[in-house]
Amino acid sequence: MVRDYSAFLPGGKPPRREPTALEGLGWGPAFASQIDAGALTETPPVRVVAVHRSGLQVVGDGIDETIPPGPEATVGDWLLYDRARPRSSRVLERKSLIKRRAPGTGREVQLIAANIDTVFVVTSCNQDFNVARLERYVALAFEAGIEPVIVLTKADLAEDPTPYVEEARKVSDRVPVVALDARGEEPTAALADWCKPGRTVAFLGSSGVGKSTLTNALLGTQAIATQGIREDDARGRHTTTRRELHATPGGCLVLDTPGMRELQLTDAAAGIADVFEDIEALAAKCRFADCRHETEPGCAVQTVIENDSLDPARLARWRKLQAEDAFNSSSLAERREKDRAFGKLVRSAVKAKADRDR
Ligand SMILES: Nc1nc2c(ncn2[C@@H]2O[C@H](COP(=O)(O)OP(=O)(O)OP(=O)(O)O)[C@@H](O)[C@H]2O)c(=O)[nH]1
Ligand SMILES: [Zn+2]
Repeated sequence: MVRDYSAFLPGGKPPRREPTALEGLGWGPAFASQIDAGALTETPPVRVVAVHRSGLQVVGDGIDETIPPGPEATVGDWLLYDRARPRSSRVLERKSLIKRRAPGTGREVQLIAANIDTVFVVTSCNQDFNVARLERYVALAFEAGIEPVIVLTKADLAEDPTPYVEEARKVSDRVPVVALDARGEEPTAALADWCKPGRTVAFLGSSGVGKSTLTNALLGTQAIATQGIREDDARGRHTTTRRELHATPGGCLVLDTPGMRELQLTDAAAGIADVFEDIEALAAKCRFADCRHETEPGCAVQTVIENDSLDPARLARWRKLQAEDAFNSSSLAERREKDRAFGKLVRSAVKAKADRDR
């Protein structure tokens, strides 16, 4: 018998073994390094696979239970499960986290999903396509510490998807772009690079772009209800309300998120800087450190716009996202202060005008 020693040779294949139950759920060194062997048996690791009103559904090696709400955890989180006091289960440090300010004016932060490896930013090759929205979602992914991939659905309905792909490529050099038909077999092959065993992926995008269709395609089922065929309507109706993890036949975990149409950017300055690193690099070369890239002499950004190598619309979108982020990141008190300062400004302008008119 000829033995295969290749695994022991430099560059040889590592010995293959079946993933453990925990690895199948996405467990890996990033989490294992946070605990010692004693804790591992006393408080076994479990992953939050769904968030319900009644509590968190957690799954581990031989564990599948719902624990009452309590731990500051969200779907995708890893907990060290304390059977005696489930509410005290420790949340392990996350690889990535998507969060947002709770709707309203407070500073309260809502956790959306944790430990996602890849976010598929989804839009379709039709009226839904919007570069500003892609930039916003990509910034959000970068900020959360997640690798984004842009997925353009409904390529089958477009006469030629190429212009959409080219527009999407301009969002960032660091973000791959895939155009496909979300129905049927195509997504499993087209997204295979990111949907590996033990990896966790999620879809972000407006209602009706095909997130549920993509999820079903990866799962090989029709488990997720999709909207009826409404090709003439790019808006679509909101159909997804769950937030849970599903396993694909290939062992990848897919998070099904509610349509996040109103997703605002908060505390995402670094993510925005990552998306617009071309403009940020130029801005660093402006003569004045506080250059607003308008009419200042020695403005590197305006020079490039004049050479036609930067789209002024992209500069405008960068400004808009920065302003949105700054506003959303300020506290309620700061916002009141801004409003007050603005009110004062208006009042003094009105008074000055009245004085002049007198
Ligand atoms: N022809 C074609 N139809 C698609 C494609 N992707 C999605 N659709 C259709 O578009 C409609 C909306 O798709 P969904 O998967 O429900 O969209 P969604 O993003 O999950 O929508 P919400 O749940 O509201 O967030 C469905 O009728 C799908 O069959 C595609 O690539 N090609
Ligand atoms: Zn400038």
